[in-house]
Amino acid sequence: MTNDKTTQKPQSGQKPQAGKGTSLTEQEALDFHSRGRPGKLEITPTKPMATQRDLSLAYSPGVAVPVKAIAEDPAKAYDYTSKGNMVAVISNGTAILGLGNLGALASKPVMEGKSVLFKRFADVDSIDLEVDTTDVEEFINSVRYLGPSFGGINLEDIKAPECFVIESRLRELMNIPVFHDDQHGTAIIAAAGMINALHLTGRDLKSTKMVCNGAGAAGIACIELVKAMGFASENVTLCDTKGVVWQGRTEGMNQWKSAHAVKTDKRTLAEAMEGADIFFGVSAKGALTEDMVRSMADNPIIFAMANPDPEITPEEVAAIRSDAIVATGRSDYPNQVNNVLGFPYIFRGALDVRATTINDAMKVAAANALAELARTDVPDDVAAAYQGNRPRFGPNYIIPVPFDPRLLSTIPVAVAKAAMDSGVAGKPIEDLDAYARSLAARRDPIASTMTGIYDRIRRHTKRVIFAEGEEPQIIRAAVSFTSQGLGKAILLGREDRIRETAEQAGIDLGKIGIEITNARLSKRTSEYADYLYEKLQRKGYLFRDCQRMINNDRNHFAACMVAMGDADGMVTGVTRNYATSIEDVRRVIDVKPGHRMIGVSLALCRGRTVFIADTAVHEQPTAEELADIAVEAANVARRMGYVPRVAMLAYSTFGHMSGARSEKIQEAVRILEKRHVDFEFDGEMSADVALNGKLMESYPFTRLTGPANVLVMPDYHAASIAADMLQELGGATLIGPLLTGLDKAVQIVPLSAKDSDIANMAAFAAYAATN
Ligand SMILES: NC(=O)C1=CN([C@@H]2O[C@H](COP(=O)(O)OP(=O)(O)OC[C@H]3O[C@@H](n4cnc5c(N)ncnc54)[C@H](OP(=O)(O)O)[C@@H]3O)[C@@H](O)[C@H]2O)C=CC1
Ligand SMILES: CC(=O)C(=O)O
Ligand SMILES: [Mg+2]
Repeated sequence: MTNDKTTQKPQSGQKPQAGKGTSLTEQEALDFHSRGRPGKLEITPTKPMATQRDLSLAYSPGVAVPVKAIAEDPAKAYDYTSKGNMVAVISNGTAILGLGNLGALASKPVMEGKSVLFKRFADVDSIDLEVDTTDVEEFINSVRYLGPSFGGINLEDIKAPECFVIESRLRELMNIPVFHDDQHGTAIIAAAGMINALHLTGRDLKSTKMVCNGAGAAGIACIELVKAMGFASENVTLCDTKGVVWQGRTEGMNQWKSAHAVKTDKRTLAEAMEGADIFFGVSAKGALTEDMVRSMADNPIIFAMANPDPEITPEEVAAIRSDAIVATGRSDYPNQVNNVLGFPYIFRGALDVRATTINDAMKVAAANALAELARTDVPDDVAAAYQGNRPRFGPNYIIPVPFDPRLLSTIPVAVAKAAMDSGVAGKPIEDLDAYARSLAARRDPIASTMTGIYDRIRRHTKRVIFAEGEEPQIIRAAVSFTSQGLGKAILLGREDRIRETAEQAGIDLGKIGIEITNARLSKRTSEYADYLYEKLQRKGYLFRDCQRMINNDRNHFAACMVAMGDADGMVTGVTRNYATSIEDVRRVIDVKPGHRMIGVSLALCRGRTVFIADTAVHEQPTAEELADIAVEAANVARRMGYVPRVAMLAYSTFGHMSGARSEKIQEAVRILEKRHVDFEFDGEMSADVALNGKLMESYPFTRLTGPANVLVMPDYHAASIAADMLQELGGATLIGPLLTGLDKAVQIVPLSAKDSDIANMAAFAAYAATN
């Protein structure tokens, strides 16, 4: 295979990951959806509903006032209701992913998922509506009157050719954006990837030959867009289940396919693929064969976008030729062409300028902005979210990844600008730079941070010992850890007990490849005893005591494995209280020189993440210890991609209402000043001032440049109470406490930890071991 035309080609050794990232069982997928409140969505009020007065304002009589205002001026609906930030995701389930027509009800998990992605990625509120009809007129009539409720309509998974009629009629009938995402979203993202792939392979789009397999919603929209971008019609061959869409064909045709029929003798996909430069697959699993890939031109561009399984996998392509640029719709391979890169941000921009439609100019602007983003150097703060693995423009990175936080501050701006320039913006934005900044402020890096952590430990496999291997939740966690590809799990315990428990839970440990160890099986027991004796002989322990600890105690054994390099990390905690587990571990593992061991909890609440310290170790820290805690917690925040802003919390603020306990916090602040630490900190201050930028304005002298994201609590009580209350009352997701400052990677879970919490903590242990 020659590479003459290649300006860059995939490096050997950069083979695509074998879809390890999201290997999950069907049961896991079902459990995920049924856990807690069934489904993925709930609705929460944005105003207090606590008092009679609240009710009077929210409902009758107060509500009559905005009613009259909107009746007089419809634009006021954007000021007084949720309309302006609300998108409906609407389907009849006739083309669910690549699964086909499984009906409106069965499409609900996808539509709920899409609503959640709107919220997660672009803070767009969204609700799914499944319309139970395959009749085009009935469908149109069900949707056309819903305009007042929404700022936009995302049509989804409606099969072709009905989707074309439905979308164009609804666009005429409604004065808000109506956007069939499988058509235009897919086309925009694929076009963005294609722009960059053409660039990398040095091709001119006017002479490039493309085959698009799939002549449905996505296929037709893709080729319309590439032709609009300059592809010659005769160079684009469309195929469907009947083969090539050729001029004169009658079987399985419709007017949308006819518009793209080509004059050719070729009849099959295999014939069309000979010498093709680009393959776009929006058809079904396995539709592209190895022979077809073999017959393509040098440096072929293969976008196998069928979901959930692509037309051909990147491994299959890599086995045949090394000069291909490959993209799929899946998140577990490089180059994910998935419309999640588009729809949240396209609607964000459209909603923010109150666009009446999403027109071609806005689509092209989105495609160009996406392509440009992938070519733009990843800045430091974004690289931090990838744990230092800075993606670089090239064959394995032609399109931004969905967790790139810059998407939110760039794509909506391009879309909003295009809407304004093309005259469809109901409320133009005067200062687009300020708009970009306000979008950036909406993003929280936690998801990209977690993705980065998972990516890193998948690439650098670490061995984690699960010290309490006989417990069912631990076995499930170890299985989940392994099957997610997060590392190698070792279960510590009696082999027969572990196997019995696993069998009862229906888990085949052999198949998953989990190692079992214990003092009887291990050949290293006496070395562990020697090691422990060396550490404890001057602390009142006899050699016998150390032997007994190694033979009988799982925490000591596991910690020795980590200390002596037989495991990289350890997780424990479900059978012993936190303090006891820490004592066990500390007998074996020291604190890292120059550090202090503390616990940091992450609270994820309403799109914000705060780090709370110390939630595990120091009951009544001194001022000096509080300063150390601030340093350790700031380090944790920084390692996770945040720029730390540390608030030293108290009940008082900058001496107001101060007492003896606040003075200790003031002293801690002075100690930090003397140490010239390299992060923002201030205090003492109350939690509301620390977290609320408006309240902080009353203290213009503060060194914090924005609301704090690291909260150093005055003591363990306060830290633990605050974290628990955030979880129970504030609906926060709590992660941790993460133990930090130890010389080896150990995590201790609470007694009540569930399998998923334990697997996450094992991932943090593995991650610490990679640093
Ligand atoms: N990665 C992404 O972001 C996206 C991916 N997709 C994927 O694209 C695919 C199509 O979706 P959509 O356009 O909405 O569905 P439609 O039902 O509208 O269209 C499907 C098209 O694929 C054709 N087709 C199906 N199986 C084959 C096959 N084995 N060989 C050739 N052609 C085939 C059909 O042919 P015929 O006309 O003869 O029936 C039809 O033209 C799905 O797998 C979907 O998951 C869609 C949107 C986004
Ligand atoms: C991603 C998507 O919308 C689809 O596969 O249908
Ligand atoms: Mg879809």
